[in-house]
Amino acid sequence: MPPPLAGLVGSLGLALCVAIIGLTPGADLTTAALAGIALAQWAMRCEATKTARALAGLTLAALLPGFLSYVTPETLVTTRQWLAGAQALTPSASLSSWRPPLLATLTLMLLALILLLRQRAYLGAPVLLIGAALLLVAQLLAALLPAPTIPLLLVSHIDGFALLALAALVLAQLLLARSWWQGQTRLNRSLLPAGALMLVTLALWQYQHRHSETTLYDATQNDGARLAARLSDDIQGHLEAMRRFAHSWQLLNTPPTDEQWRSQAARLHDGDFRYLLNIAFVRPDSLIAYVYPRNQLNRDVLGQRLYEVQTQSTHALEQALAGKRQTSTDIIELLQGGPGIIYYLPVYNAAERPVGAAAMAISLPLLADTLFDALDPDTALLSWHANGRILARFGNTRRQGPWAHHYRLDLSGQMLDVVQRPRRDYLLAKLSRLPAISLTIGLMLAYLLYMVLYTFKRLDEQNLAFRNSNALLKTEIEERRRLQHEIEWLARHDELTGIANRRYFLELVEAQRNTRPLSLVLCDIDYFKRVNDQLGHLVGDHYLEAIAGIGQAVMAEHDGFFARYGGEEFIGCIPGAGQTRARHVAETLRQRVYQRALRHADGNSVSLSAGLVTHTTGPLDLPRLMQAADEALYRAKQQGRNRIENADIAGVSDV
Ligand SMILES: Nc1nc2c(ncn2[C@@H]2O[C@H](COP(=O)(O)OP(=O)(O)OP(=O)(O)O)[C@@H](O)[C@H]2O)c(=O)[nH]1
Repeated sequence: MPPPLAGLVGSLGLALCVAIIGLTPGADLTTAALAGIALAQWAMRCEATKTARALAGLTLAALLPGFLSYVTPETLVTTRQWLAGAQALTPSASLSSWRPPLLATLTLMLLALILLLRQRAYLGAPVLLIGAALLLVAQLLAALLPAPTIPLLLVSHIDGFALLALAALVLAQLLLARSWWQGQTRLNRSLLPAGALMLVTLALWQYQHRHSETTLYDATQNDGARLAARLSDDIQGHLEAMRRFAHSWQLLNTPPTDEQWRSQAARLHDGDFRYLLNIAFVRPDSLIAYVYPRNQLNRDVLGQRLYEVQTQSTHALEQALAGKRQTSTDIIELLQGGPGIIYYLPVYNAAERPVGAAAMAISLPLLADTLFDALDPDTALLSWHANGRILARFGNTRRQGPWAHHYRLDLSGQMLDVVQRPRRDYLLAKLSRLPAISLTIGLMLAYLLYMVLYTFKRLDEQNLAFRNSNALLKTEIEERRRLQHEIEWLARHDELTGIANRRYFLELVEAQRNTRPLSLVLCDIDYFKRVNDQLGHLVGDHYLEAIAGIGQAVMAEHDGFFARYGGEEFIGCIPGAGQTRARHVAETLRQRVYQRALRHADGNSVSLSAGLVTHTTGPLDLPRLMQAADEALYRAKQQGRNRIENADIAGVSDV
């Protein structure tokens, strides 16, 4: 997509996002954070960088406490404390209303960070964006996939419009990023492993998240089941005691007196079984003869005939009074008020004749109170049901969790339904923070991995560029050295013939300043102008080269050196050679040139003339020697050319 079009789509996306946020009913922190990021992105697009960063920073700061509440261990900051903090701001706030779901919080925080980093690739903005995109996909999947088997306590995604708005923000950020990061090949290679790590982290989080919630679900369910079992055992134990109590009258062989009844029942009642409304002795005619404890409630029932006042219990009582077995009523309305169950146990004399029945009235609200006494009302809401009617209820009804555990309580034949609803805050306090912590650590590791790879690749590229420039520098140095060498060579040599020039020759002679004898041979090609005129300068150049080569070879044979003195003039130096040897050398040179068959236009061989000077004693006076050699050369020319003349000056000898 070309950049202007991408910009347009990005702007439209942002506008759409702001509009959607505006439509979201009930503004909360999620809505505020979405609006903050949308505005920050907008500001970034308008290149109002400072505003964008300020908005992103504010959003990040607003999301931070919520995020910390997900990852801080309960031992450091309790759920109650987080809740108290939230309620200090909004009294009606609950943890869920106060903080966005974890994945949404992380996505929004990553988007804010990207804007704070001003999209800079070397600060890790691309990997944060990939993280935000993956988190968004996870939320979309969670919203689209079928619901899990148990309702989750921590839903991982925000709902409806907010989720759409979040998707628009991530998309807009991706479009904005395209133009910033286009052409950065090293990005892809660093992003891939970091993205893969994030993917694994998200999958692991998903597993841990479900697992920890299921574990907590099972734990609360088991707690409830244990409670129900304990209660059933309690009732059972009590009935056992009652049986023994009823049996004890048989041993006495007489029906109990009021006093006896009271003292025995007190022992039974005042122990653990406070949920017994009373323990009564019912005569065969259903009259309540004694009752313990004799409090206000029970005093009113004393002397009443159950067959008359409590017809619901008649059937069970008749059976107990007539037969030999223990009976119990259904859940009935007790005479003292409230739902309850009455257990009847026959009392016999020694002849096994029924003399009455022991009645044990269990008040269900009292039983529930006894049980709930040991419980914290903030952990769960417990309710007892029978025949569709709520018999007792315990606990705080506010902020209930998503789970309801159902149990059947066996009250020795009477079944009671118990429903336990753990409270959300209690569950949140119990819920493991490990999934959120490992998700955060995974994302941070992916970020670090990206930074390491990216920095490594950057260094690698810089290193390569450095090596390239180094190689370039080396080539340049080589070239400069070669040029320097060439300049130096050109400063000392004749370019055409390749032999030493006058300057170098003088340097070489200077080096031989103390050598005696020292001979100089100044040569000039005869009629060279004709060569140029008649055969052309190219041929002239070629002849000069050839003669230079001959001169250098001859001089080298005699440990001397040869140079072009200027134009068609050459000069040789033979250190240690006296006049005779020098003349011999000069003759050799003249002959070789002549014999070389360098022809004039008329077919005659090109020749040279030379002036020879030999210095034997005294300090070296080079100008004087040169002058003498030149004069000798002049004479050679005068005397017919193709010949050698000796100089005739003082200090020159024929040694
Ligand atoms: N081709 C060519 N000619 C050169 C070069 N340097 C000098 N010359 C020529 O050498 C010639 C020298 O000529 P002259 O000094 O008149 O002497 P000449 O013709 O050699 O006659 P004599 O010296 O009297 O024998 C000139 O024509 C110069 O142009 C060169 O590098 N290449």
